[in-house]
Amino acid sequence: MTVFKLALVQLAVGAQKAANLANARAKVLEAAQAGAQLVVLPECFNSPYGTQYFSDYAEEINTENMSESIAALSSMARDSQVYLVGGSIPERDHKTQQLFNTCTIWSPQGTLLAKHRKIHLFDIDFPGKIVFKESEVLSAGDSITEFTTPWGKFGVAICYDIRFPELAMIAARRGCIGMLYPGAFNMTTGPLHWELLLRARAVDNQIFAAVCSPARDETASYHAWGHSTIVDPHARVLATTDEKQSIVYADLDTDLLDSARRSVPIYSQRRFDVYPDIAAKK
Ligand SMILES: NC(=O)CC(=O)C(=O)O
Repeated sequence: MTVFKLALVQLAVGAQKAANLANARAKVLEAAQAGAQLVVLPECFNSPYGTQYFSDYAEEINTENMSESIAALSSMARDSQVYLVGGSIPERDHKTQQLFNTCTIWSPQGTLLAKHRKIHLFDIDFPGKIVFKESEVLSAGDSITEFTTPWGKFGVAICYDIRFPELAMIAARRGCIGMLYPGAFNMTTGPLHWELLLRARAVDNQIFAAVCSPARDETASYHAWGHSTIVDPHARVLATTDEKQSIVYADLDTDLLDSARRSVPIYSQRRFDVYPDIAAKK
């Protein structure tokens, strides 16, 4: 049996970048103190979420010459000795000047393990409720991201990416034991889809899945749903929360992957003679 502790830091994010970074550091250290070995921060954790903010808060991701948020992430991973999925920040590509919504993933030594640029931009028009167009300012990433821990491989994707089941399916069939999603759903799509999508990604692939939101700020232009949640390979909710700042913890037992797959053996029952295996290497 291998059990490890996952923590989701549902962070209160405001307009002051330095305060957001200090708060994130304090909460990651608190999670580590409580025994967490893998910690996730939310989407857009250094900046308020909104297209009007991305350019001002954007940073280059350069490990040779670290900017404010990148240095903060590296040192919080190192000082707390955890694997850290660093939520996301608005990233400015120094060559093209394009902006991306990007998650960086850090080892307990503070080294950069991987980087995920949000692949599916959040462009929606929900009549009478919410219009949001990330593509007005952001460019989309074009690669699938995974990283390795002592407990197994994890896939990483950001928020709207969760609506595209292919990413989790590919990650799971390539051996990932879980999907981690920094996210920031809102007061319209949160109640409708947040938990449903997370549990769907888990049960379709018999993996762990977790989504980490910022806390809700009623004074902000975008009201995050909150409700950061961790589910197991049977899609049971292991831990969740409300809309306030908090840390969500769960002990993940990797034996559950095999037992779920033995009980409901979809891994050996797939019919790739009838439909294609989208995870097959070309
Ligand atoms: N913020 C997002 O990227 C996605 C979201 O809020 C939704 O899919 O709903």
